[in-house]
Amino acid sequence: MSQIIMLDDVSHHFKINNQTISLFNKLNLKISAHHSHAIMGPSGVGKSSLLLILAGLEKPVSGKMTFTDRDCIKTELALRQCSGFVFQQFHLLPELDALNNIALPLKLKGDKHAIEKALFWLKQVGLEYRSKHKPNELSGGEQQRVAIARAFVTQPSFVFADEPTGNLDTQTAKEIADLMFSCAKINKTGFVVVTHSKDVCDRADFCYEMSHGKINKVNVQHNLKQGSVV
Ligand SMILES: Nc1ncnc2c1ncn2[C@@H]1O[C@H](COP(=O)(O)OP(=O)(O)OP(=O)(O)O)[C@@H](O)[C@H]1O
Repeated sequence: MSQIIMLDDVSHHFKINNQTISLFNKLNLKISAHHSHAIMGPSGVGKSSLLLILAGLEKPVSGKMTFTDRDCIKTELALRQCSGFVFQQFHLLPELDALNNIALPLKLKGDKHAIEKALFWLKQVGLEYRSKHKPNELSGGEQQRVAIARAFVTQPSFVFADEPTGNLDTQTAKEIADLMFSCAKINKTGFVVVTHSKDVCDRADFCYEMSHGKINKVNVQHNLKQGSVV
């Protein structure tokens, strides 16, 4: 497999004043590009913190995260440069219209075809007729569509999503989940989603449940036969 994120004996906690908040202990996990992975678990168990570690945005207190590309170890920066992100609160720039929000990561990389590519992705998420609209002129579901287009426009190896359907009604959540999983599948993007939704979990190739500082693979009927927990 070409690109892999590995967690080896990763433990994490936060110290606030004199109190230690323990999240997980000696956790092992393998995330491969080209597959979708859902992480579930009760509130406060450390799902978002785990996502940040997997994405190379936060260092674990102990253990290690390794990103390899065709068996070569790469830096966390290299991982971040080939990753896209989707958040519960969308995090679009309010002063930019939909098209320019999508084009932004490409413009920051100096891509001369940023607008052209953003337009393609605006169409992919079904919003070509809203290109000039700013985030406050879009519904929550439409804003999330723009955020998904922004995450995929750079053709990333991985997209990390933190509760992407958490702020949406049931029908819109279903449509957004459909869109994310189909974008990931069509573009062969590794997709890692933290969710409270069983529906989202059921669509992933691999689903994991976090509890009491551990992570376990959940068997979902359609899931691939080989597990990723190592
Ligand atoms: N930067 C931080 N500093 C201190 N404590 C933190 C920090 N980030 C997270 N925590 C604490 O770690 C615990 C786990 O947080 P995290 O957001 O990872 O959980 P979660 O499982 O994603 O929760 P939820 O499902 O409610 O979003 C929480 O108690 C939180 O307050």
